[in-house]
Amino acid sequence: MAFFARPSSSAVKIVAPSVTSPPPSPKPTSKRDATQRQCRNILIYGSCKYQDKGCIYYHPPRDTPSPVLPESPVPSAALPAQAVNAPVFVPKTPHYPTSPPTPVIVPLQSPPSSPSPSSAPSDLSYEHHEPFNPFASDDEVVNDGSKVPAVNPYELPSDSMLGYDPANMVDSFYTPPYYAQQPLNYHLYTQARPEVLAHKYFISDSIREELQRRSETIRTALVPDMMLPEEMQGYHSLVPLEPSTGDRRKFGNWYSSVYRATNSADGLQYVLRRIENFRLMQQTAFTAIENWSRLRHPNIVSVQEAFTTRAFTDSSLVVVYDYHPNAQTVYEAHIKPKAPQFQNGRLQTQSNRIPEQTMWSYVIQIANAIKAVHDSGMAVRIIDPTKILLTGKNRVRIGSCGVVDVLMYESHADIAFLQQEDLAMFGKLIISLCCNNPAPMNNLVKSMETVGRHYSSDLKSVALFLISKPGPHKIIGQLFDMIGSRLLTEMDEMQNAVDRLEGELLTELENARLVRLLCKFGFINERPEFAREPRWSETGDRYIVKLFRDYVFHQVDEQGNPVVNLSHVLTCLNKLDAGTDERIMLVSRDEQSCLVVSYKEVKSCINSAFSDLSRR
Ligand SMILES: Nc1ncnc2c1ncn2[C@@H]1O[C@H](COP(=O)(O)OP(=O)(O)OP(=O)(O)O)[C@@H](O)[C@H]1O
Repeated sequence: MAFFARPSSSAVKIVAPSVTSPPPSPKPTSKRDATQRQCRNILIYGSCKYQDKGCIYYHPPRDTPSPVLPESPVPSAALPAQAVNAPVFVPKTPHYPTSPPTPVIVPLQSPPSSPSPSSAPSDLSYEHHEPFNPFASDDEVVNDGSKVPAVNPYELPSDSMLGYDPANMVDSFYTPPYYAQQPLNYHLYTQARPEVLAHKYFISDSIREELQRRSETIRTALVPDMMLPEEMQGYHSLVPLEPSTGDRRKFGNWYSSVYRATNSADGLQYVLRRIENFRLMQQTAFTAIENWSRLRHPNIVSVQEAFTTRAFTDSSLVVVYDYHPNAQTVYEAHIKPKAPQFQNGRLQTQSNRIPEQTMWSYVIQIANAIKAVHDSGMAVRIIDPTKILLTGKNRVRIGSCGVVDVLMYESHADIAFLQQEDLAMFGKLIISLCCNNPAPMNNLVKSMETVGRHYSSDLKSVALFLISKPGPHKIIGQLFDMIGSRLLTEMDEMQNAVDRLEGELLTELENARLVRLLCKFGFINERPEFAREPRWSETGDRYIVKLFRDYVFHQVDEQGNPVVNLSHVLTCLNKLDAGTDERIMLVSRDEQSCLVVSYKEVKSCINSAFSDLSRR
């Protein structure tokens, strides 16, 4: 007994009749069996020439519609090779008990020409077969006519419900109403798009390019002969992120360098900021790093850890941060003079002016970060254009946090004082960005004039507030009162950005699933080691898979030109993955035979062929 047998196939092989072919002589079979089965000619041609000449199969009366067929053949363990040559086509029990099954009609008198998406196969399958109904197709009608709910592919078995027992949750006096839940067939949501919109199946080129550039940066090769340590404290493959030649600015009293490195434990990339020739006097200086490593904020480059090392041959302090590939400092992006470019035939200097809306976005993001730091009882201590990173479009993050806390540990500065300094540094940063000038305080009057000329009075007021004298009411929270409704504009922008990204993500939603399916195809079709094993490639499951592959990918139009239609491919693959009951006609390459099979059957053929492969 095949307890776990798959339902038997309704695949019917239709072979072009030859003129000399003998009348269909049924295989010897018992009289009882033959009279119960409907004659295949009735199903295929609508009539049987031999009905009154001794054909032993059942022929329904001519003027009545095709009767409901007897039970399907005994289920077999998998759609077997014989199923392709099944003697009798028995359609599946209908899903709509009120309507009789529609026979498959294939006009073999004029054998189908090369299959094309718009010609015979698809037309037939759409016109003559039940349309797929996601709410009805998976229900099986049992003998007594009652419907058995279909198995929901998304339903978890009860033992995977993590201890949740719905029976115990229901009051014993209350019987909840029973609503038949129809499983949503998510696989079929993707609608075929017109060919001109085929590119909409994938994320937009600009985002793909941006992400690919980041991915490429992560994989950039190491620079040989840099005399960098091979490994330290679990980090290896160091790559400098800034040129080691030319002018070097000091970080306070120290020179610093920045490297990208890979962590051996998680394989991810991090940024190591090294402070050269630093001697740690007290281990407690690292307490601040611990506090910073607990702070996670979208506008702060996360601090991971810090250590001292002699791997660079000196005594260095290293603070480890999250790595944001292709990040730029706002100095590099907006203040550093850009090389002149040819415009309208003339060499012209490029304007670095930041649009007002972008300025507000920066102000809000940085203010937000500062507030998070101040609220957790710390101070940023370095807010400078060379330490604010631009990690995406208009996305800023304060970097290098925690370093000053370690370097200046001995000074024991008052935290309220440091927070006031943060606000002043923030004010200078805003003026600096508005004027594209790294040192705007050298001539404050002129700088404020420039700000007033190019930006709104609100922005100027914010900058003036921040650089004003410290006082008890000068706190970062007050800035948000001044910003007012611009916060809402920023919120709108952020939500729009999320919507845009979700939209982009949606275009790729089906792809991983379809790639898995295509991989199965690749594993099964044209295996060279089984090329001489006809049982593998030319019969049964594999043959159906092969014909289906031709149906999906190798169709030709009336002129015999290849049909390259992505929508057709994706629609077919989606239906295949969902295993719909919709039937299609597969035609052999020599056009001598064709098979009518449902996607459900093709799906089980693929699964069985694939599991056969994996078992070998
Ligand atoms: N967390 C990070 N992720 C990715 N890149 C970073 C990160 N931190 C710094 N960088 C990059 O490393 C480079 C050097 O950083 P650094 O802070 O030294 O800037 P800088 O402009 O060289 O400043 P300074 O002149 O003070 O050295 C910059 O191009 C910056 O974009």
